[in-house]
Amino acid sequence: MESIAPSFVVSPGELADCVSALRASTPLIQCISNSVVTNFTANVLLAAGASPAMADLPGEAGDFAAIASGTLINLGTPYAEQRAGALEAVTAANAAGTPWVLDPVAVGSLRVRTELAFELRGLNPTAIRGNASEIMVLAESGNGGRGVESTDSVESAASHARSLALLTGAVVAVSGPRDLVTDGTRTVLVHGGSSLLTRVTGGGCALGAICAAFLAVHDDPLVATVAAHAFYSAAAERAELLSNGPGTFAVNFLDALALVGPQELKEKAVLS
Ligand SMILES: Nc1ncnc2c1ncn2[C@@H]1O[C@H](COP(=O)(O)OP(=O)(O)O)[C@@H](O)[C@H]1O
Ligand SMILES: Cc1ncsc1CCOP(=O)(O)O
Ligand SMILES: [Mg+2]
Repeated sequence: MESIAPSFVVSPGELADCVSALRASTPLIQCISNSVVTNFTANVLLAAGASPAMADLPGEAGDFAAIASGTLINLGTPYAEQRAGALEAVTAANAAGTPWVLDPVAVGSLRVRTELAFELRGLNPTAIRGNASEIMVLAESGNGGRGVESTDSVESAASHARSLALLTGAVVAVSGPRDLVTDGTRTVLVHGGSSLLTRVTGGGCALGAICAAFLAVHDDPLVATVAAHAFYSAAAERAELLSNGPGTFAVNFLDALALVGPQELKEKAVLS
């Protein structure tokens, strides 16, 4: 197992500024996401202070990407119409300068999404977010996880995440017990969070939407993506303290996303 060498620190003030900017501007976030997690994802964005819209139909997905503050492309259940909508949205997002996030859910042995994920990899995503197994597949260094779950560690994905970032120009984020965020040159680790996020479906998918929301309010995609992870992690910690299990955690997590403010992020986020 490789040890991760963080090479950059985002200042607590920058993290706090990202949260303030999010709350001040209520970014409009287009989600082209899977049928399992759309409702949870919309609730997570609303609780955090963003405005979600699940606009994935060809014929309108591109128009929406042009006016959105940020777009999420999540490949969890990529039926044919949604695949066309995703490509339309990405083309329009790139033309309009809308930041977009690729979450290549369960990429690897599932052929349809894997082919699409590699096509999207080459279309200038602003950020790529996934678990370690997903990131390793996109970096052409792994066979994939077990369904939507990772079978690889964040540590083993670290060097591949940096290579993927350099190859694509995207910020690459790997989630797990600690999260790694890299642009290929600067690498940041975000500690904390809650393992209960893995016991509620959409814990990773909604994080992709939060990344899109933070990318909409900060010019440096690395700082924005780190802020998204630190914010999400702080909310998860707050929620875990109040919860008896996955059910109460899901409810408490929404409350916590609304309650975590700039000052809390400054004090609680542990980065190295
Ligand atoms: N053992 C853990 N302890 C704390 N947080 C965790 C743990 N495992 C995952 N997380 C958090 O859960 C969220 C989803 O991560 P993950 O389960 O890796 O994504 P995915 O659902 O895409 O596989 C992230 O915010 C991550 O930091
Ligand atoms: C269970 C499932 N099946 C297809 S997409 C999906 C949701 C995956 O959510 P997450 O990646 O956030 O765990
Ligand atoms: Mg996932």
